[in-house]
Amino acid sequence: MVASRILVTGGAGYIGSHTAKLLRLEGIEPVVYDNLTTGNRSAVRWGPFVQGDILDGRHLIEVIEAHQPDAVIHFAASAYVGESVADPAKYYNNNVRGTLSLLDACRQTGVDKVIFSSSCATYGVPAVLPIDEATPQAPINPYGKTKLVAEHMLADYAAAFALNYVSLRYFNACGADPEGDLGEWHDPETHLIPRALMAAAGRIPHLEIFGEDYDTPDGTCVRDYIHVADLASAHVLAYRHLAKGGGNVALNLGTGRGFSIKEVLRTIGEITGHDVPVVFRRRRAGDPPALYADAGLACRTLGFLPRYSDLETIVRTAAPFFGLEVRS
Ligand SMILES: O=c1ccn([C@@H]2O[C@H](COP(=O)(O)OP(=O)(O)O[C@H]3OC[C@@H](O)[C@H](O)[C@H]3O)[C@@H](O)[C@H]2O)c(=O)[nH]1
Repeated sequence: MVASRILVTGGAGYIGSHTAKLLRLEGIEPVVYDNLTTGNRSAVRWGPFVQGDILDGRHLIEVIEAHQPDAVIHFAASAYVGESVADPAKYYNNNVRGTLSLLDACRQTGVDKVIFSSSCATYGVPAVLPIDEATPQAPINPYGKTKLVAEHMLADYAAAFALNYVSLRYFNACGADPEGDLGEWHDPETHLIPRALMAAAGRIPHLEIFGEDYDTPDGTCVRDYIHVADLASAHVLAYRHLAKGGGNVALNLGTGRGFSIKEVLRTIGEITGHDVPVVFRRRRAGDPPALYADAGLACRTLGFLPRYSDLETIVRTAAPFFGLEVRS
């Protein structure tokens, strides 16, 4: 008997599937709703699966009425920055129209708690570091803009209707399930750590490093890497916050520490025993030099403290999915 049930849109994806696993461990049934365009059916193992699109409002309402979830965790989205520049319509459609369709389905069925996957991409290139939640949100690409519009929609729906929400602004999600049940897979894979591990494993000839001339300590970009298992636990905490009547809030999910690309590659070398072959390329369009969070508000509001987000644990958990052994 499960205490409660949550609809998890995008629950067949990378962060969604890790969260679904943790929900089940916490006694909450995850009902995964995913159209499988980027999600993976084999990652849905901790509760019922319904194949569907968030743009299909009628289907969403049927699924909510059938399963009676207490809340929705909304991961389903398109999430490639570069693609969003080339094909903005896809991003406004899936991320803005899709979220609107979901919020209307919640409103019509009386689901009054929503936890939303937002992004540090909503901040653009911040004037000041670390980034706290009061930092102006000025996204520089359509992906970040669509996430920001969705945050505004949530706030406006919460003001007008009986709806409560937590928006979670992820920094750089990475790592894999510490028990080895789930890994990181994207097709195409564009993210730094998986591509570096692919290069270390010989699956691609080398990692391209986009820019060595940034105004950072070693010239490469600095990011705040947050383990997917920590992100999963923040979603459970956000649900508990709403379930006990906590207020509407947007929270950064990061560690508060930034690491350069070269620091990440050094850790991969140390943990796997394989150097990452690299070639240096020009800067990638739209990459801010450094992004890292002030993570204090999530700690104070939810009691969120990352447990797995040191670089060594990130690499230890991620490497086996690329066929790499890790040193003990
Ligand atoms: O092959 C690669 C990939 C990435 N990188 C660099 O590594 C850093 C991290 O890049 P990633 O692509 O992993 O992640 P980003 O920092 O671009 O995150 C962004 O994309 C994914 C979204 O979900 C995030 O919200 C957004 O901030 C960047 O400086 C990037 O230029 C490389 O040098 N080579």
